[in-house]
Amino acid sequence: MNQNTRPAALSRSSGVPFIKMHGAGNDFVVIDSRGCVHDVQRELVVLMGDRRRGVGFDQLAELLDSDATGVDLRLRFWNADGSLAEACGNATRCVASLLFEEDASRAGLKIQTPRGILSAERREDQIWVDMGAPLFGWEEIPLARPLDARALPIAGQPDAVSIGNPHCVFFVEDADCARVEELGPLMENDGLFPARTNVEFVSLVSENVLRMRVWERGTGVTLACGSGACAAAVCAYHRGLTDHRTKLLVDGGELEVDWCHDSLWLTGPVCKVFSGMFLP
Ligand SMILES: N[C@H](CCC[C@H](N)C(=O)O)C(=O)O
Repeated sequence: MNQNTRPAALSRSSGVPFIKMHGAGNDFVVIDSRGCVHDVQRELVVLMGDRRRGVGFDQLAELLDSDATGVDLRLRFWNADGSLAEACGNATRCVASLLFEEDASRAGLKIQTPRGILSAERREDQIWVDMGAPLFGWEEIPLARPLDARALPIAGQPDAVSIGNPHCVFFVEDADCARVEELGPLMENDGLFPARTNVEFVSLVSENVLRMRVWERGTGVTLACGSGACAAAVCAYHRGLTDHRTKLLVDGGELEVDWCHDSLWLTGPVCKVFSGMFLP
C-alpha cells in the first residue's frame, strides 16, 4: 500500500495492537483506542478483516473513551465489510470480560454503545450483558413501510425486531436444513429492510431450547450472534414457544438469554485467543 494512502490508524509506526477473541465462535478483533489520538478508520477495518491477508474477524470492537458520567467506556462495532453496527452482544461480552480481568474488584460495568448504555455483570464465573429492550416499531427496526413486525407478509412469515440492530427471524421446522447461505443474503438486502438486516433461522428443539443459525449483516454466516440470540429468544417468547429463559444452540456453542423486566440478559462462553500487532 502506498504510504500516502494509509489511513491514520495505520501510520502508528509500530503497527496496531489488538486482541483476538471469540464468544461461541463469533470472532472479534479488539482494539483499544482509549487515550489515542487516532481512532480506527474503515480502511483499516477492511484490511484487518481479510481472513487471508489480514487477521480476520466477524466484527472489530473498538474501545473508546466515554465522556458520559458513570460510564466505564464506549464501544464501536465494525463489521468485516467495513460497515458499522449499532449492537454486538458477543463482542460486548468479550470486552466486558477483559475489563473484569483488568480489575477483579469490579462488580459491574456500564458500556456506552450506539444502542445506548448497557450494563454488564459478573455472576459467579459467567458474564452477563443487558442488551436492553427489544423494539418492534416498524420505523425503529427499521422496515421500509408501516407493517406489523410480527409475522411479516412475506414467504416464511418471519418476525422483525431491533436489538439496537435489525433482525429478521424465521421460525422453521429444522434450522439445520435452512438454506442460510442462499436466503441470508437475499433477506439482508431485501428492500423491506432499508438498513439491511441480520437473519436468523430458528427451530424449537426441546422445552426452552432453540437451535439457531445465522447470517449476519455485513459479515455473512457466523458461528454465533448475541443480538441474534436475543432476537430469536424474544420472538420465540412472543410466539408462545418458550418461557422467559432460553438456551440457544448455535454452530459455535451455546448462548443463554434471560428476558426479564424489559431487559434481554445475554451470556455464553468467552475466549481470549491471542494478541498481536497488525503491520500494514
Ligand atoms: N455478532 C454480533 C452481531 C453483529 C451485528 C452486525 N452483524 C450488524 O448488526 O450489522 C452479536 O453478537 O450480536
